Amino acid sequence: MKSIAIIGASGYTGAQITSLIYADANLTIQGLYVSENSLDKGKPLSELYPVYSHISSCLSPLSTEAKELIVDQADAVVLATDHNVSLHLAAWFYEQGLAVFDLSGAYRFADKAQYPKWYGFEHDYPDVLSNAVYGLAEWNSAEIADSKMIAVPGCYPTASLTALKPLAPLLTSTLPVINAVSGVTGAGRKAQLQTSFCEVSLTPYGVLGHRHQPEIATQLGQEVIFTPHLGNFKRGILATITVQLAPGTTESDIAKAYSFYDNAPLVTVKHDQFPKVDDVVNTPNCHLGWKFDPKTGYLVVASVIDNLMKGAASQAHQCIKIHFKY
Ligand SMILES: NC(=O)C1=CN([C@@H]2O[C@H](COP(=O)(O)OP(=O)(O)OC[C@H]3O[C@@H](n4cnc5c(N)ncnc54)[C@H](OP(=O)(O)O)[C@@H]3O)[C@@H](O)[C@H]2O)C=CC1
Ligand SMILES: CC(=O)N[C@@H](CCC(=O)OP(=O)(O)O)C(=O)O
Repeated sequence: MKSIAIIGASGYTGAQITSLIYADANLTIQGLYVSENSLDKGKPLSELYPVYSHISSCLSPLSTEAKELIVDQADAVVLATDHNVSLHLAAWFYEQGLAVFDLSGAYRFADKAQYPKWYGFEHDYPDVLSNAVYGLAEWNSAEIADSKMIAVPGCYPTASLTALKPLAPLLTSTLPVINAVSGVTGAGRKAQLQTSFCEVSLTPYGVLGHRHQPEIATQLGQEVIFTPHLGNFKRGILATITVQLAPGTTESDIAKAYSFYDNAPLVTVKHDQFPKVDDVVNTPNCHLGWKFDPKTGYLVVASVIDNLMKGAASQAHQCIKIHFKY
């Protein structure tokens, strides 16, 4: 039985992973934490999320004493916190010897020069960063098993990379074009004008400048054009990707590339049948559907995930299972 502390447990991804860890007989919850001055400290999680009425744990402030208790009692921490909060907490808990599963982007780039540009901070922990592995579960299980510093991928990168990585040997120099739509939970629980009910209307954002573009490009080994959109629904991501494949590529080459997922129970691949967001909402699954035009050499592949599940919490849970080998 492994004991897990969940920091940022009142947020959307934190509450989601709390429910997954609670239901996992191999894991126990050491504690649920929010910031020291949080308005929610002391409240039961179920007061914020009545859907979790079966979970009686309360939200504790992450004080210095609480951090020491976590080090004494827990085997791992899940950080469901903002990038600049995770940056410091991850390094501290890692240096105390705990396994760290960080849902933020603070440890996803190996190259420290990327952080000022995309995250607005200098990375102060190069030694910890050098041990971080990218937790794309279907692809990096050996690294996830070996390292105690796991950077769980972003939601859009998970949807995009799951679709594109099998195709990497078939790509040309023409950049893959990724158009993706996310539900509003992707922006987190905190109140913001642009995600309030009356303001949300399908629109692109972060055009040619979203931090997930270099995350996808780094992990794919090829530049991409990535355009995220905010949709007026709560959960889920649809990424529709258009990609040119090498001359001479056939449908059977593509089917062979996607057979990578034959032994991956959470990834379903269909030819000429396209998935819907609702097919995967509240599940840990990724569904892919593709169609190829041999005349032009272009493939369209659609990928759907639940941003809070495969895009964050359930992928972190996959990483925990891989790391603790059960
Ligand atoms: N939402 C999504 O779909 C995805 C999110 N992510 C990433 O996961 C992380 C969490 O996202 P999300 O759940 O949406 O965020 P939320 O804004 O919903 O939740 C953030 C949580 O962090 C807590 N928190 C804030 N400051 C601190 C602190 N100093 N110490 C401890 N706890 C703190 C907040 O509580 P309080 O402020 O009350 O202390 C809250 O519980 C982010 O890095 C995000 O980028 C990754 C993939 C998908
Ligand atoms: C709809 C929405 O706002 N989505 C978020 C992405 C959420 C995510 O994956 O988070 P990371 O920041 O951890 O990469 C955004 O575009 O910033």
